[in-house]
Amino acid sequence: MAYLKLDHVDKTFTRGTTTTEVLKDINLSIAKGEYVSIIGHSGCGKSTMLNIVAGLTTATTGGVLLEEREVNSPGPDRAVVFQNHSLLPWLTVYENVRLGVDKVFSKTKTRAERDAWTLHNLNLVQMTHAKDKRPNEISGGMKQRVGIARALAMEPKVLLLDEPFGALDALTRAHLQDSVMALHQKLGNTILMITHDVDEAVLLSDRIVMMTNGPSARIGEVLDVALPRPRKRLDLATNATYVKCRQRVLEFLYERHRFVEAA
Ligand SMILES: Nc1ncnc2c1ncn2[C@@H]1O[C@H](COP(=O)(O)OP(=O)(O)OP(=O)(O)O)[C@@H](O)[C@H]1O
Repeated sequence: MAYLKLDHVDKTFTRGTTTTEVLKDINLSIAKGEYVSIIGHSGCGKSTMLNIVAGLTTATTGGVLLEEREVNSPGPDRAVVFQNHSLLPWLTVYENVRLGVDKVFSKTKTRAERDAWTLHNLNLVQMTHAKDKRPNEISGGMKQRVGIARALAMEPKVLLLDEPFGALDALTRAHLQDSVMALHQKLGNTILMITHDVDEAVLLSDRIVMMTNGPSARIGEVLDVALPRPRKRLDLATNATYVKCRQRVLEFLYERHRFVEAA
C-alpha cells in the first residue's frame, strides 16, 4: 500500500489570458520510510510538485493521498525544508525550533516535555551548542541544520526537502548529506527531496524520479537505487551499481531530455 500517493496530478497556471500546463498526469506511490528524489531540468515543475504535496498549491486535477486520506492544505504531517532557510531572524535557534514544537504539541506535551523535545531535536542535528544564537550569527549549513531540526521536531509523516543543500558549498553540502542519511537511517522518515545534483540523488535515494522537460512535464522514468545502507560516499565512487545509476540519470537528463533554454 502506498503511504504517500500522487494520483493523476495535473497542474495548470493561468496568468491573464495565458494558460500554462506545468505538470501532466503525475502518478507516484511512495512507501513508508522510503527516500525518493525528484530530478529534472530547471523550470520543469519540481517545486510545483512538492508544493502540491505540501498543500501550498492545489492540483488542477487529481490529488495527493497520505495514508489514503486526501491532503490539500498545509499541515504539520508534511514538513518542508527549503533551499534558503526560513528561520525567523529575531528568534534564537532554540526558539525557532520551539515555535514549531509548541504549534504541534501544545495540547499533548507539557512545557517541560516540549523543552526536552526541542533540545532532543537540536541534538539530532548537532546544534545544541548554538541554541542561544540567532540565525545571523551562524553559518548557512548550520541554518539548514536548524531548519531540519524544526521540521523533524514536528514529527511529520513526510519530510519534504526542496533543494535543501543547494545553497551550500561542496564540503558543507557533503557533511549535511551525511547527516540527513544518518537521520533517515535512525528515524526511518519518509522523504521526498528535490535536487539538481545527480550524485546527491544517487547517494541518498531509494528511488529517483526523473522528470521530462516542461511544459506539461511528466515522470519520464523512475530508477531504483539498489545500494545497501548505510552508504559511504568514499566506497561508492567505484561501486558498479552506483556508477550505473549515475550513468542512467545523466543519460536521461543530458541525452534523452536535454535542456533547451526558452527563447
Ligand atoms: N504561481 C505561478 N504562476 C504561474 N506560473 C508559475 C507559478 N509557479 C511556477 N510557475 C511556472 O511553472 C513552471 C515550473 O516551475 P517550478 O518552480 O515548479 O520548476 P522547478 O522544476 O522547481 O524549477 P527550478 O529547478 O528552477 O527550481 C515554470 O515555468 C514556472 O514559471
